[in-house]
Amino acid sequence: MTALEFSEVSFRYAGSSGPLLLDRLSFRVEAGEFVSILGPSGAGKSSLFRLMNGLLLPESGSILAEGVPIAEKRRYCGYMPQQDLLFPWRTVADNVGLPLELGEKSLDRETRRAKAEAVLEAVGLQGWADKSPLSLSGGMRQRAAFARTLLTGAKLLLLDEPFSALDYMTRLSMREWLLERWRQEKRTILFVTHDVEEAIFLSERILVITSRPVRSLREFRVPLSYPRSVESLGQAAALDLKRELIQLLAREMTA
Ligand SMILES: Nc1ncnc2c1ncn2[C@@H]1O[C@H](COP(=O)(O)OP(=O)(O)OP(=O)(O)O)[C@@H](O)[C@H]1O
Repeated sequence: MTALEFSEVSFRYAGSSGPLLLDRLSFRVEAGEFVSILGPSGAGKSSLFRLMNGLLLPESGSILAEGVPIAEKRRYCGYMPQQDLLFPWRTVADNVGLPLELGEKSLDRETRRAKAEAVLEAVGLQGWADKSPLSLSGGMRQRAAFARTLLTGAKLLLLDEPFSALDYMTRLSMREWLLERWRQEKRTILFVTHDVEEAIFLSERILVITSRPVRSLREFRVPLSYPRSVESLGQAAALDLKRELIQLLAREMTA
């Protein structure tokens, strides 16, 4: 099944007078896929996410989720930003359970608590439910933020550079952790990153924004099987892809 389909989508900021950012852009993502979006700064990655979660509307064209206009699919996308946005005055469990409080049918406190504890255990944060987010390390905070995104119930997870603020070693372990969660959750993941190696490590497919306005996305299949480890990145096919992607992005930056 196709999870997400952009068909001939055009979009511009600043009403009808600004330049087009997207010009009849079409692409699709299949259910359960892990796809990364790469592109230079300002290419339009975050704007694509804002169109998917309804914060922006296309000028023309359609965005479908499972064949239905995405605007009619409530809570289809779960967005996880770069900053974890955990509230320091709430416990970890109350942060994670927030989507259940804000959801259509607000659940009672005990049910919310039970669901928050279950998801915290799933992300390896059992025992941290009653702590303040301030007592968590950077990687643990991102795991809590991911747990909160899971509790939105969204089938399509939009992860916007979720590891970019973490130190290198934590980033490496979070990548493996995310792949394991993806394997278990079987949800579709769209992952925005500036980091070519991160995109190769995580994804089945990489979509690169190369033109302005964006008319198409260059597609690359990652020639690595799962499970992946740091050693996977040393394989010749991965190194070739890395070189090709870096050359492509470097050309874009100087274009
Ligand atoms: N609210 C806005 N009003 C007008 N222009 C905007 C607005 N938000 C973004 N833009 C412009 O749209 C273009 C794409 O921005 P976007 O944030 O989607 O890029 P990005 O690829 O996510 O960048 P980065 O990697 O730096 O986060 C940029 O030229 C940006 O200046």
